[in-house]
Amino acid sequence: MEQELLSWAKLVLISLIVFALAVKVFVLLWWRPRKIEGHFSKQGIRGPPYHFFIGNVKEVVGMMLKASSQPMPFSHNILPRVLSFYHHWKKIYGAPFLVWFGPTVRLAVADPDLIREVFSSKSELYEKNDAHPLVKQLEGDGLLSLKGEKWAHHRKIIAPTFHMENLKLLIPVMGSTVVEMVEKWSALMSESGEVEIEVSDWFQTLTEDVITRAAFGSSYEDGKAIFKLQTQQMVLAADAFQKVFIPGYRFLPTKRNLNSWKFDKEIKKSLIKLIDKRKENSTSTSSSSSSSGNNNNKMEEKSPKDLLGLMIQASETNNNITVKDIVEECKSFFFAGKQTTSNLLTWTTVLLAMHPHWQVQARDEVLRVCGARDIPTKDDVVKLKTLSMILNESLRLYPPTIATIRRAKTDVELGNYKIPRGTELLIPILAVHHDQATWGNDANEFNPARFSEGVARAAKHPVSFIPFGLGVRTCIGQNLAVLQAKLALAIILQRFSFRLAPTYQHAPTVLMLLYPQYGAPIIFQRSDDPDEHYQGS
Ligand code: HEM
Repeated sequence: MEQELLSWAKLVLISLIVFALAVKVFVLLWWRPRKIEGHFSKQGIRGPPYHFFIGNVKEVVGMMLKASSQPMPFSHNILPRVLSFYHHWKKIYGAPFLVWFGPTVRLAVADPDLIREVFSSKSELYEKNDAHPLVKQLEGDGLLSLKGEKWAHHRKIIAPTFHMENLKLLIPVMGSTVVEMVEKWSALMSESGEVEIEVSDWFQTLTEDVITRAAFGSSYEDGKAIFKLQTQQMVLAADAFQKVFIPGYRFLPTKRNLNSWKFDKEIKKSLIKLIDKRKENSTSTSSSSSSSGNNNNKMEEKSPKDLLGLMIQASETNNNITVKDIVEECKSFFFAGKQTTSNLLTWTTVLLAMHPHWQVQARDEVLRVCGARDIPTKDDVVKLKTLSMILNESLRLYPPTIATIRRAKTDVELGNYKIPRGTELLIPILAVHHDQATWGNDANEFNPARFSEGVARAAKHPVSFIPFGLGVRTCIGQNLAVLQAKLALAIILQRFSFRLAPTYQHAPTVLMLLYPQYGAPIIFQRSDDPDEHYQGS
């Protein structure tokens, strides 16, 4: 009898648990979304209807796949292809509108006044959303994703790496790396002085090199080995990202996970070794500099501050900085800086190949300011105004980061709208950059001249141009990215004229970043060296 009662009690308990779970699922996946839809609808905000569990994911994926199924004409009106769901639903529901990523609601906001509130004037009410666990594995637990005090602390430590005065010290070595690259292109040229180059691959190698120098400075070679391990680990995570996502899968001892853990261990081991070596060097340099006077101090002043050095220095006075923090910041750096900058270089090269008139203007300026072969100096770089305008126009039409997300930390008022806590705000940078209301009727045309009076005057609203984000969490690496892009393009323009290869297909697509779906084959033709002519005559 007692046994029977116990079984009954167990059954009742299990039924209660199942019932409670079912209620929770019902509330989370059905009742709450309906309530949120009602809340926004009363304020005139609508969107595609929520579907149980998956929200609008199926429609979003369907639209994106259809849009990217074939290349587009050579036009810069890329919003319908790249952010097809945004383009489609904005036409139907107006702005802002709601879209459901599973049971998570996102409000798509492209109004510059509202964007300013989210990023600047009321930024304390919003936070970064948590990335998908696999994306997090890729981007690391560094500046990109940290929040609160830890983020502020790390940002303060790392910021000096990106001060312009510090970055300028990198110019000679960055320049030589670009020269090495273009010399390899020259070696590949046919007798007629032409070569077809798939630029996106080459630009990735180039930016990787520069990021390695910014991150590891004098420990460049060791740093390269660490980034190589991180790249291998990223390939595993990216591979998992393309498969169906199973929650908790990353904790299982699968072949992929075992390999990833092995890389993790190796990265940590190499970094610890590197940190020890750095500490040893810095003690021996400081003792030798005190015995040999000012000369060494001067040399020390000249070597740029790097991520590793700054993090080690901070860890010596602050126990909160651990080896793991340094590992994660390296990952974040690598992830955030490599492909973004190489994409900027790729799109700008494609744009200059499409618009030879601007290519000629940019080259004339480079030759006037820097001469035909010299690596541009830090003073030259500032004078390359046309190139700056071209880079801005490229970042406007083809921003490598096409969108970003924030989450309301509490119930907030955004403009006149009441936004419940937890709502995610989707800021479609690409749409903001192509909006005719602020950029005028030629918003989809390549016209660098619109930036001739500076960024603030290029559009009707100053918050219409946000390729690097805005406010406290603005891109920390933007100076490095722009400097590197200017330097690389100047050196390329000095040596070559270029055009699209006949095989080029215009197909901007997004996979985390904006990239050319079928690559970017460009034909480079050697320019005559005016100095050589001069010397020969
Ligand atoms: C053309 C090149 C680049 C573009 C378009 C770009 C774009 C962006 C954007 C839009 C954000 C803000 C994201 C948000 O608010 O949610 C951001 C943040 C960030 N970027 Fe960049 N980025 C570029 C290059 C770089 C480079 C070269 C580095 C480092 C080496 C870098 C490191 C970072 C980091 C660490 C953050 C997070 C900052 C924080 O939250 O404090 N980026 N980037």
